[in-house]
Amino acid sequence: MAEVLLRAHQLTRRFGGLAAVNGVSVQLWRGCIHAVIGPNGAGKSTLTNLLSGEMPPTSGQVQLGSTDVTGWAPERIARQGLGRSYQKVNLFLPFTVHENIRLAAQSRAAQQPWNPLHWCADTRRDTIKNRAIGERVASVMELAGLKDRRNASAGTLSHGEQRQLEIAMTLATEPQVLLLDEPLAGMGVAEAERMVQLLQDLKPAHAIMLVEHDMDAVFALAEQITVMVNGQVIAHGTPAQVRADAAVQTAYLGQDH
Ligand SMILES: Nc1ncnc2c1ncn2[C@@H]1O[C@H](COP(=O)(O)OP(=O)(O)OP(=O)(O)O)[C@@H](O)[C@H]1O
Repeated sequence: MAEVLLRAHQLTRRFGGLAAVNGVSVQLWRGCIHAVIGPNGAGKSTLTNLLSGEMPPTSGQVQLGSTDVTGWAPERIARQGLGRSYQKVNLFLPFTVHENIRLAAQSRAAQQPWNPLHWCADTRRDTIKNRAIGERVASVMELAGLKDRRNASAGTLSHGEQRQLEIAMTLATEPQVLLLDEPLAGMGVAEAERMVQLLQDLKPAHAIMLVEHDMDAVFALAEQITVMVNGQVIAHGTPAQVRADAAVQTAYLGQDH
């Protein structure tokens, strides 16, 4: 049986009288892409924010591995192994691909005061640390398909490459759980195909939650789909189960899927 890396139990988030997320439970498994779909305003981004700690829930729990991280700050949750990308591209545009990924990797290294390297002499520690960071940056750059763009500044990349870079920066922090908010948004066909392949490559080692409007990609990639409408889960299951669900047909997918 695959390993559950993240469990959210009965999460609710209210904004005044509006329950943007209302009693939502999800489980993310290693080796599994779990898509969360729903119309605009369904609560998908709010759910992502609750899982990553950007926003505390009004009620409910989030458990990462065996640790209850409910109410933790986002940096602390990130250190515990959760990485996320955002709907809007979030890069240091004048810096190169390599520099952007390296900064992300260094931020991770700086957050490990318990690392035994801290007990080494300064120069030796820096050499070992720099080598480890360099190796991590190289492997992430390769995995994200950006090796050939190493020295290009982020501002000169295509939109698709910028999204690949964002995911590479997230990977540089060595997450086990990835929350990806519309990674395919605004992409052309070739770029979308590259991103779909990247997500397939990342799947075996990670638990991935994918918030995405591109239904072809969702139904091709996801093992599990949760459908939200007005803050609530109206259906959950495999792509085939969700496609056949009458409530989903009425509320969201229409006749095409
Ligand atoms: N900070 C906030 N303050 C007040 N209301 C909010 C806040 N954030 C979200 N909402 C409301 O919560 C509801 C859910 O919004 P959310 O952005 O989570 O939906 P979504 O499914 O991600 O939509 P989209 O697909 O358009 O990104 C919406 O009605 C939105 O207006």
